[in-house]
Amino acid sequence: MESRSLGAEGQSWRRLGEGSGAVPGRKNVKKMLKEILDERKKIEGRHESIDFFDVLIEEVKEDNPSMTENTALNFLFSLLFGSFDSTSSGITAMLKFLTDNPEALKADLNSKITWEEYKSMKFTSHVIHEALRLASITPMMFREAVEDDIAEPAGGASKDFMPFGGGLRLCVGAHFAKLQMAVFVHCLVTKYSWKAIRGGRMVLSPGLRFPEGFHIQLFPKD
Ligand code: HEM
Repeated sequence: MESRSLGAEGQSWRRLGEGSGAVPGRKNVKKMLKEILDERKKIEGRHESIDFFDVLIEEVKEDNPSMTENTALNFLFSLLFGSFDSTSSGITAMLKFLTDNPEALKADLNSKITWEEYKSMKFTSHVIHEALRLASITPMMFREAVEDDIAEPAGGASKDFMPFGGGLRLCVGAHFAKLQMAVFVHCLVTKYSWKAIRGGRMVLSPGLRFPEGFHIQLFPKD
């Protein structure tokens, strides 16, 4: 599916609070990322724990790099921005829906969580998908198809399921976010029961928000 941006890109970043002091603005976050990048560049040779900074530094140092350092910094910024609020909102929404529908917790879960186990957790996967579908974390997309297309949507999206968008610009963190949510809910459900204390009201303004938070009390299982 081909798509084009309707031009809202960047506006929400500015709304992050640049200059307001409430939330670190884009310039401050980029400055911080640049400082980390510069520190990392000073490290000689390869070190044991390699993360995304190291991958980008290696790329920028290539003879024919696919990106400039500034693009790499923008890339790091979008990963930070795209991954922070979205997954935590998704987890909170899932917790709220499970609290309201406790029959979904009767599924038979054992305490193992290996990669194989994760891939076989069909019910947990359905819970995550349904929570994301109902929660509408990013309720609008500033894209439209430039022409009709009858091909299957890429990356697991369909016309009935697009919390991660679809097509060429499908969320790059979709699988990672679902894995995080699965590990969280699996550990929670196998080790604890809980009751809601306060909050849980969900509003869209424009993305999903919990104005009073969602407070729960945990009870360890024997
Ligand atoms: C439940 C969690 C998440 C939801 C609901 C979500 C949703 C979305 C949506 C709707 C888009 C827009 C697609 C479009 O522009 O058409 C998007 C893009 C993006 N997301 Fe996520 N996301 C989540 C988690 C993450 C995580 C964990 C990461 C990073 C590790 C991430 C990184 C990104 C990036 C970099 C883009 C821009 C992709 C591009 O423009 O090519 N997201 N996401």
